[in-house]
Amino acid sequence: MSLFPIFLKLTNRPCLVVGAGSIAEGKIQSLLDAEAQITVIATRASAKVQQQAEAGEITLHLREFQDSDLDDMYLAVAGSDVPEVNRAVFAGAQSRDILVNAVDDPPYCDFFFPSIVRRGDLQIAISTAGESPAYAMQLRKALNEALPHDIGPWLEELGRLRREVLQMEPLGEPRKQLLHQLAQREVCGAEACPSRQIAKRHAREHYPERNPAEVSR
Ligand SMILES: C[C@@]1(CC(=O)O)C2=NC(=C\c3[nH]c(c(CCC(=O)O)c3CC(=O)O)Cc3[nH]c(c(CC(=O)O)c3CCC(=O)O)/C=C3\N/C(=C\2)[C@@H](CCC(=O)O)[C@]3(C)CC(=O)O)/[C@H]1CCC(=O)O
Ligand SMILES: NC(=O)c1ccc[n+]([C@@H]2O[C@H](COP(=O)([O-])OP(=O)(O)OC[C@H]3O[C@@H](n4cnc5c(N)ncnc54)[C@H](O)[C@@H]3O)[C@@H](O)[C@H]2O)c1
Repeated sequence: MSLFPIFLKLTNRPCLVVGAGSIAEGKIQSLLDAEAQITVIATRASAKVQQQAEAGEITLHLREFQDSDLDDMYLAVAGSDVPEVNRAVFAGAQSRDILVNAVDDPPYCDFFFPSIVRRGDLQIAISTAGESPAYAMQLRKALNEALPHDIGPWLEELGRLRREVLQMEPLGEPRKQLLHQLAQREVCGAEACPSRQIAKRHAREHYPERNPAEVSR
């Protein structure tokens, strides 16, 4: 199977989850992490999902799924324990061109949930195209062990410095080389940060007309 890997923006997008048991819980949490606007339809809900509803993080309707629940949705997850219900969600989503995942039911999925290693804005998503979810999970654990835990804040600082470089230098080979150099270094928020000083010196040397010494001193 040849899957297309993308990182989707879901902020404020209406997403439907059918089911509110232990399996749906994980999908709801992934969608919450992506700041989606989530509606959950379930005949009964776990304590965690009820708490999320009470906290206003999601909208919960305690009733059976009906086809019109899919109206105006962007993405749907069928996570009930009744295959017929999950397949009705799939059929309704297909007829509206809504992306749908029926949990653990590959023929009824437009997309699969990957295993995720996360450090702030860094995300590594692992898929085996359904060949072995167990292997995806083991690889996730191994990568999680191997990656330093403080990459998130470092990446945030690196992103800030990169945006400064983009202001100081136009697109081109020198800028690309500099950004590769900076991506291998410590970065901090201070003006005196050695990486920031390297970036400023580089900009003055390569683009003096854009970065006169007195401006960047
Ligand atoms: C990655 C992860 C994400 C998540 O679920 O969020 C995920 N499954 C995880 C774990 C896991 N799932 C299963 C086991 C038991 C061991 C085993 O079967 O291998 C374990 C391991 C465990 O639990 O220990 C059982 C299982 N899973 C599927 C089937 C149906 C089938 O194969 O036909 C069956 C048999 C059900 C049955 O027998 O009844 C199908 C799918 N599972 C997927 C995702 C999609 C493909 C992902 C990929 O591209 O590889 C896909 C196709 C559809 C989907 O659900 O999106 C998550 C790990 C999260 C983490 O890292 O912690
Ligand atoms: N729990 C596991 O470890 C596990 C592992 C692999 C696969 N699964 C599969 O995942 C599915 C969900 O598992 P679970 O443990 O979350 O089940 P669960 O029993 O905890 O939850 C099922 C949810 O589906 C809802 N539901 C049932 N009929 C509905 C309807 N008509 N409309 C709306 N909601 C409805 C229930 O209200 C409940 O919230 C099952 O098919 C199960 O076989 C579960």
